[in-house]
Amino acid sequence: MTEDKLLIAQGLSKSFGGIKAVDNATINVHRGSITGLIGPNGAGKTTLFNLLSNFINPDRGKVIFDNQKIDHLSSHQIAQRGVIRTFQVARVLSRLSVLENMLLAAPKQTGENFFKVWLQQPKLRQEDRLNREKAMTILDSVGLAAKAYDYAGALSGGQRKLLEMARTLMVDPKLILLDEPAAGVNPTLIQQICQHINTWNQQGISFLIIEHNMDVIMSLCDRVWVLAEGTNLAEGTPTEIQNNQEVLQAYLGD
Ligand SMILES: Nc1ncnc2c1ncn2[C@@H]1O[C@H](COP(=O)(O)OP(=O)(O)OP(=O)(O)O)[C@@H](O)[C@H]1O
Repeated sequence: MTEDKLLIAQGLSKSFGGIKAVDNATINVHRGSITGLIGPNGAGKTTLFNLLSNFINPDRGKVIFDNQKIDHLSSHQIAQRGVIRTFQVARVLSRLSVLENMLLAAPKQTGENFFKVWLQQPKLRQEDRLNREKAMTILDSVGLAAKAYDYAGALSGGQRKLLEMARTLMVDPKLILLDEPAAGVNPTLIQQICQHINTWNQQGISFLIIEHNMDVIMSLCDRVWVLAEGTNLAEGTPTEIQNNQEVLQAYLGD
């Protein structure tokens, strides 16, 4: 693993009324790594994801991605730079097909401007064909090609998570933020999801993963960051974290 830092978040804070959800938190993700983010319920992990992807604005702190400051950018602009996230409860559009869900994420879509569309029909058809090919290749790689024309709402919870992950690949991400990829997923599918994450990682995509399933964290991650009550508690290899008494105490409570 290279020591090159792909993501650096420093001193991030966010309060909701009197609740300090994230309090001066710092996290780094090395390029090429699979980094874990763990902590007890309510530790601020999802809020930290929201801050990194600017789904909510931080009160304080800075985020640098690929050597450039991104904390002033919109979540859409951050996604364009290559940081894509998933959600704890997969956000797929149930009334659209699996393939349509994939195509919605495609980056190259010649605007909605009527005249532009009218003038550029051949280009548009070519764009559409390439996006469909790409979507089908990705669906095939995760075993969802046979369901491409089914409603996404007909998928199991685990398959929806897989679809949400597969969809991130439509934009050629550099860093994927996964919010609890194993939650509510059956053990067989968890294994498959882990294999896909490893494959995508070998293809050059870095990951930051929130997960309560410690087997997943232990088997996937190079490094693990621990949050408790919104702030940094520990950072180390999975084995170091597993043997850290402070971490154990934070999970068990005093
Ligand atoms: N929009 C919000 N408004 C008010 N409080 C919030 C909001 N979002 C999060 N919180 C609070 O901030 C704290 C951190 O929540 P967050 O969801 O980030 O924790 P978490 O570590 O992701 O928890 P879990 O593991 O249970 O998903 C909690 O006390 C939560 O209730």
